[in-house]
Amino acid sequence: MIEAKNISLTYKDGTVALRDVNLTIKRGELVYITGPSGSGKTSLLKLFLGMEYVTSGKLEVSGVSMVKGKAGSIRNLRKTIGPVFQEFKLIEGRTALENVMMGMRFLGMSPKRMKEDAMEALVKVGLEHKIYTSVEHLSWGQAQRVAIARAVSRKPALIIADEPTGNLDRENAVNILNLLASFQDQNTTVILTTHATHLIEGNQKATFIRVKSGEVRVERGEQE
Ligand SMILES: Nc1ncnc2c1ncn2[C@@H]1O[C@H](COP(=O)(O)OP(=O)(O)OP(=O)(O)O)[C@@H](O)[C@H]1O
Repeated sequence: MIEAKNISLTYKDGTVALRDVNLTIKRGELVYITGPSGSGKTSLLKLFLGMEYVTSGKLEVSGVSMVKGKAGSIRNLRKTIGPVFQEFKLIEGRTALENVMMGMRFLGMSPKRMKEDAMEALVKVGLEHKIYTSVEHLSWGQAQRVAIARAVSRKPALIIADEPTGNLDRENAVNILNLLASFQDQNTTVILTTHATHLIEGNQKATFIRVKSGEVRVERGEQE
């Protein structure tokens, strides 16, 4: 699903965020990206999403070469990815349901089908009682769940979440991590960054990508 060969990313101001990274992520893997602040975790996710492009090396996501000239293919690829960003990007003044439905606007579905799928996703994340609540009235953890519902309602092949446990207490962080892991199956790959390493270490079913000063080490569990 993701294949990186000797990829590096240097930002315009000369900051080297990633250097000579090699990795392969298969369909259906659960991947935790860990590492100190500023080590390059978000930069790696941005490359996977086509929000930044490699300075050198080759990166393919679902068979699409992630280079600037492929804007059309990358736009189509993004329809198969469910992203969960740190700042949620929820629209205030709109309900949880409306926010989730907005994430499906470009998929060409009928409004009825969109509503059904959005409801189903909100139930899955445990927010059936907040479907018609405006998002600014939700707690941080609930807003995070809306963002996850928005990502999974599109039935993506790849879920990418950047620090989904940030600002959550231990109990909520565990719940969110379990929720995201529950979407992993043979057809859905789940990749997330987290500082909450104490909550995930030892998970034999997961793959760990350890990032340190832009360099990457991959550790695989028992699966194969
Ligand atoms: N747009 C940018 N322009 C220049 N430098 C950047 C840019 N975005 C990130 N960086 C730098 O690249 C390096 C890696 O940043 P990145 O956000 O990937 O780290 P991170 O591991 O996700 O950190 P955190 O855990 O704090 O979110 C850092 O030195 C950061 O300051």
